[in-house]
Amino acid sequence: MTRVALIAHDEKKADLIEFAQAHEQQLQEYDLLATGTTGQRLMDETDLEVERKQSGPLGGDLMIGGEVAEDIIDGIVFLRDPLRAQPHEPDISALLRICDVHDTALATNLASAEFLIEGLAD
Ligand SMILES: O=C(CO)COP(=O)(O)O
Repeated sequence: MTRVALIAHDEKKADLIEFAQAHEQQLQEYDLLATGTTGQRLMDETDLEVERKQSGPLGGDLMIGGEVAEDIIDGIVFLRDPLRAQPHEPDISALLRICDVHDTALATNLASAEFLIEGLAD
């Protein structure tokens, strides 16, 4: 089954929820996982079932990166906040890097997220 991770920093969570609502029918078909707070909000504000990892600052990005290293994730939408420094920046960099190592599809803004979701549907 297609496995997709959804992650957003606080300033971008509203955008991710809106994106998930707009594509809810498609996402319903996938095995979804998310960092802790993002996952909670997705479950509260959509009808999607989401496997929640730790919150990002507590290691959630690394947990998702671990699955990328196992090659069990098909795509990641990670809406980062480009205007604010994050305390767990090294973990974020590690996730981005491991996606490149494993050639895992990664969208870090809404425009590319639209392409990713379309690509997954093919
Ligand atoms: O910080 C995050 C990703 O780097 C997101 O974590 P939360 O979904 O727990 O807010």
